[in-house]
Amino acid sequence: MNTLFSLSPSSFFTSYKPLKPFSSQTNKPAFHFTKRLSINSILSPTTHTSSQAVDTFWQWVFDKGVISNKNPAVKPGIVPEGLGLIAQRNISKNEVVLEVPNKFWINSDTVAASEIGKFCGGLKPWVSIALFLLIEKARKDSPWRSYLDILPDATNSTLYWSEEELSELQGTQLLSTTMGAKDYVQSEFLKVEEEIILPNKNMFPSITFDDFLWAFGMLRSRSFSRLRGQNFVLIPLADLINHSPSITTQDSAYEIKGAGLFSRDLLFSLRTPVPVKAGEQVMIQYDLEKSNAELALDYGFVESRSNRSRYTLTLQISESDPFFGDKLDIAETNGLGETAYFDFILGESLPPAMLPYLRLVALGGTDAFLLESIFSNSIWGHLELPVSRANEELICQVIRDACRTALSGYGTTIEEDEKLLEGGNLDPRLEVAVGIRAGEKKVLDQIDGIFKDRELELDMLEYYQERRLKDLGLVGEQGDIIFWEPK
Ligand SMILES: C[S@@+](CC[C@H](N)C(=O)[O-])C[C@H]1O[C@@H](n2cnc3c(N)ncnc32)[C@H](O)[C@@H]1O
Repeated sequence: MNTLFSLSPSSFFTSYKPLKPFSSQTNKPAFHFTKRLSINSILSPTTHTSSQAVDTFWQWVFDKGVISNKNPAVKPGIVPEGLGLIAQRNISKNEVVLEVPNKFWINSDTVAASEIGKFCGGLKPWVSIALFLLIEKARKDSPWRSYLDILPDATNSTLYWSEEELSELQGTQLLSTTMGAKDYVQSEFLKVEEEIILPNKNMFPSITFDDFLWAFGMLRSRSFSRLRGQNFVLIPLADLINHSPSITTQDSAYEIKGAGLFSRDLLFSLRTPVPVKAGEQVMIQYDLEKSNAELALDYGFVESRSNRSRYTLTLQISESDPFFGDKLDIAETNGLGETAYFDFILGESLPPAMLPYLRLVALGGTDAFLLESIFSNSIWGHLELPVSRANEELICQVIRDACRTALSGYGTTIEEDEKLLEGGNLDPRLEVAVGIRAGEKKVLDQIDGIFKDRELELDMLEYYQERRLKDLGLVGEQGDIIFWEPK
């Protein structure tokens, strides 16, 4: 029966291929490129955090007119998060701290207007921007030089972790998601290499998978949540804004607006969501909706807030189920499918559609009459309540088994992780790994606890047949069944 259900990692990027288990991976891509030095290793001495590189960038911002304000509210500076934006005076809540016109944005239009534009027409926006970044990085005289020189060689995103660092994520969904993301980047790289880079060697420098992965990681960490997909854009200077976990306002700190009544230009406008004193860092909330796994993959940090800890349960109607077709129809009529993903959030109750879906998947034996067409309009309502003891017991057993199996895949216990976190002073990547694995295990424990409690209540629950008899007036006050003799 276990085959009806599966607990598996889900992908945050819907376009990823099915995720591969970590055991089949090595830290080297599964293909071999030449031994050419990567663009990063040739061109990026780690000067990006030197104050000299920051000064040069700031001078470029002024010389090019990236910001028009002669007394800007913020200035780039070196901070614990790498580079950041430092208030030059006291700034009040919701005050605009900088505005960047679209001629300084890097997006698909920038690529289209560049010398590689004619090769990049059909590419996904992020792929074309990644190529653009790498090409400009290879050009000594790039007009974007000052900006490219302040980009870090890596962040703490799990995309950049070594195999040893990744081993700290043993058993986690984040590990599978990270490997899935790398697979995805690898397949996009192989495609673009074959179709664009190699046939146009004179236009493109030698680009390795590591270069491409670097660019992907930069784009994910530096793009604003609402400006992804087709609108993918990098906004120099604004992309120096760091995230503060203590800012929890839902209001967006940025907007795109017209540059003026008679102008077709656009401005990216960034506000501070909280008052900031001169000399302090202006920060924003990147995205309240992201899980810790998403924060770790995109940016390389996690938060301690419990609702960032999530676990995704994947449930499936098995194709070998004798009632597969009927069950699939019912699932689809109710907005679900053959496979359904349910995100559990630490400290919160079960996702609403999960129990009906589980009961549907487990439906069989003497309960199968509910799948008959006569019930088609009311079946979901019936599934929202316990169907039968056997059905309810089965879903408890299967979920609890799945939780225990998942829990046994981690290399550490919650207590061991918490001790490490309490000890403090962890390497930032280890801190991410420990936070993620502790969070996932707590969610699994919570799910297991919910179904354990349910198991204890099985004899007290009211099931379909009982409800039906009650509806027909055939059950007395004390739950006794009323019989009567026809006169
Ligand atoms: C949009 S960039 C911000 C600029 C970046 N600090 C830099 O040096 O270029 C996002 C990256 O900044 C870092 N970052 C931002 N907020 C952070 C935080 N609260 N804790 C740790 N790192 C943070 C992470 O490396 C993240 O991937």
